[in-house]
Amino acid sequence: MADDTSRKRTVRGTKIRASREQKEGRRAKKELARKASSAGERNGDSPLSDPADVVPEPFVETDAVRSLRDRINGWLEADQPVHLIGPTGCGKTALALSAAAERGRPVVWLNGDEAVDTAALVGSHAGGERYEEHDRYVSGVDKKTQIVRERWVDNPLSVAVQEGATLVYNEFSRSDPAAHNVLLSVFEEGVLERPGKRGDDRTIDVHPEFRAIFTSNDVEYAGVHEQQDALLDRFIGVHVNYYDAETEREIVGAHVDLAADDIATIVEKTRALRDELDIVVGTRAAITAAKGLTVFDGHDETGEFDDETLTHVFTDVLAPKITGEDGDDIDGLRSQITETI
Ligand SMILES: Nc1ncnc2c1ncn2[C@@H]1O[C@H](COP(=O)(O)OP(=O)(O)OP(=O)(O)O)[C@@H](O)[C@H]1O
Repeated sequence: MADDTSRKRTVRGTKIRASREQKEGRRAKKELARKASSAGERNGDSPLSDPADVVPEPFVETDAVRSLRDRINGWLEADQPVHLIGPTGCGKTALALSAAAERGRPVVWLNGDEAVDTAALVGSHAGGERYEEHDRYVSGVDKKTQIVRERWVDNPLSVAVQEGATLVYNEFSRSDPAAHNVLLSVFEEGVLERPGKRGDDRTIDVHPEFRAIFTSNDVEYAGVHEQQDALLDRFIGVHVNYYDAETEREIVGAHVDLAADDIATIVEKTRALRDELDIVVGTRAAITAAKGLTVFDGHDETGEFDDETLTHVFTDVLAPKITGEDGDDIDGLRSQITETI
């Protein structure tokens, strides 16, 4: 038995080194996971991810996509927070994640909504840990001291500034502007205050590699909450719109398994509907319609999609955006789609 063990050790010498490296890798990953899980999770916010894990799948890179991403990464390199503003479903989130991954730093994801307050950004106390200390230095005397240690749980922003991560704050304009007061000193003075935290580390220095990308829907940006001017003043605003037709064809083609001609038709119809309808017709709508058309098929004798199937599919895809209680609005939508197609 003993011989076996020693022989194994000798033989596996180089492997042990390799496995040590692996262990270090695992330790680093564990540390990431520990930090991620110690940060309070809301709404599926994932506090710390490996940059390679956040690249959207599939992700198409055309000249248009690359040029926008280079612009974002250029501003991040110049140490400026970037705010991506654009219509629903144009590709802001995918672009922000791709830009964040490109930096090669850990990525912290945060979803904006009404429930986001200061604590959701910087952390809060999560109860206390109680334990007893026994002091037996004097013989025959057992002195018990009860100690209550407060447990502080960091949240996405405080994790990101400490780790030098790239914060991707999606739908930032949905959150209450008051929650964003803590961001001012982050960008202005390079410090994050954790209100509620006691002790010397209530204020933490922002890691020099910390960067932030915000996304907002252009309609909501104007309408939901007016974010404070002092903060917006420190952002770079990159207004994005729908991609060019070629890029949209590539994007749709990356998501569904359809012939190039079919994809070209779907993108052409999507773009026509975008121009004609009052509702937002994003790239996501084109992808969803294409997914439907792979199932419903509906090719006519010339091998093209027949107009009836296209109309049905686009009506179903766009119907959720119709809010009218009677059937008029949906009928109106259907007839507008029929005309356009
Ligand atoms: N470069 C790309 N490659 C592949 N797919 C993409 C690309 N850009 C966008 N998409 C796809 O297009 C759809 C819309 O993109 P995304 O969710 O990023 O838009 P958004 O502007 O953030 O939308 P919303 O305002 O609704 O959050 C998604 O299905 C996404 O996967």
